[in-house]
Amino acid sequence: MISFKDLTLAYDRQPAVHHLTGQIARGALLALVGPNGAGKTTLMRAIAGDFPSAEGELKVDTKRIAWLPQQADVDRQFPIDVRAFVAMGLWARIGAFRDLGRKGRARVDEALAAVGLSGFGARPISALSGGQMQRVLFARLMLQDAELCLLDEPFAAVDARTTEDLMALLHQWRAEGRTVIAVLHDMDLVRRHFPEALLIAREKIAQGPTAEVLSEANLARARLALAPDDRAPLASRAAA
Ligand SMILES: Nc1ncnc2c1ncn2[C@@H]1O[C@H](COP(=O)(O)OP(=O)(O)OP(=O)(O)O)[C@@H](O)[C@H]1O
Repeated sequence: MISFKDLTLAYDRQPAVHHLTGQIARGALLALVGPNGAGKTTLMRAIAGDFPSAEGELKVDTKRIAWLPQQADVDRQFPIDVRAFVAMGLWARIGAFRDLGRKGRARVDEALAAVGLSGFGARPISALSGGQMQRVLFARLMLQDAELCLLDEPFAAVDARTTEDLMALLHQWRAEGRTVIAVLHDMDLVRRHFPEALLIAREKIAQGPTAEVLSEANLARARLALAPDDRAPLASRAAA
C-alpha cells in the first residue's frame, strides 16, 4: 500500500524525517510512534500527499485517503451543527453544499449511531465535549469510505471509555480491509491493540511486530537519536 525509499522530508533544509526506507502493507493496523519532534506528523502529511518538497521515493497506491487531524487543529468555533459537519465526509462523492438526499442523511445518522452519538445531529460542534468531538471526527472519517485511514493522535485527551469505543472502530475498519495508521504516544495502548509498529526518531529505529519494536533498547535509541545537540540544520552541521 505504501513504500518509501531513502525518504527525506525537510523544513528549511532541516530534516524532520531522514533517509527513511520501509513498506506498509495493505490491510495493516500500524502504530506510528516516536518521541516529540520525531517527524510522525510530517510523515503522515507526506503519505496524505500534503508535503510538496519530499526527497527520495514515496509511493502510496491509493488516492482514497482519509485524514484525522490532531484535534487542536480543528476549528471548533466554526458555526456548523454535528450533522452538517459529519456530512462533509460525503463531499468527495456528492460534492460540497449539494443536498445530501434521503440516502445521504441516513448514512450520516448511521455514522452518528456507530460512534454513539445518535440524537446529537442538531448540536453545534462548539457545544461538544472533547471526547464527543473526537467521536464526531470519527463519524466524518467513516463516511469518507477510504482505503487508507491516517489518524494523528486520535486518543489524545479522550477518556478510557471513549478510547475503547473508538479503538473498536479502528479494528472494524481493518476487518473491512482498510489500512489504518495511527500516531500514538500511549505505548500500553499500542501494545494491546496494534499488531505492527513503526518507531521513528527522524530516522527509522525499528518496524515490525509491536512487542519487538517497542523493546526498551529501541525506545532508548529513539530518545537518544533526538538529543538536543543533534538538532542543528544539516548545512551548519556539515560546516562544523
Ligand atoms: N511547519 C513547520 N515548519 C518548520 N519546522 C517544522 C514544521 N512542522 C514541524 N516542524 C519540525 O519538524 C520536526 C518534526 O515535527 P513533527 O510535528 O513531524 O513531529 P512529531 O513526531 O509529530 O511530534 P509530536 O509528537 O510532538 O507531535 C520538529 O522538529 C518540528 O519542530
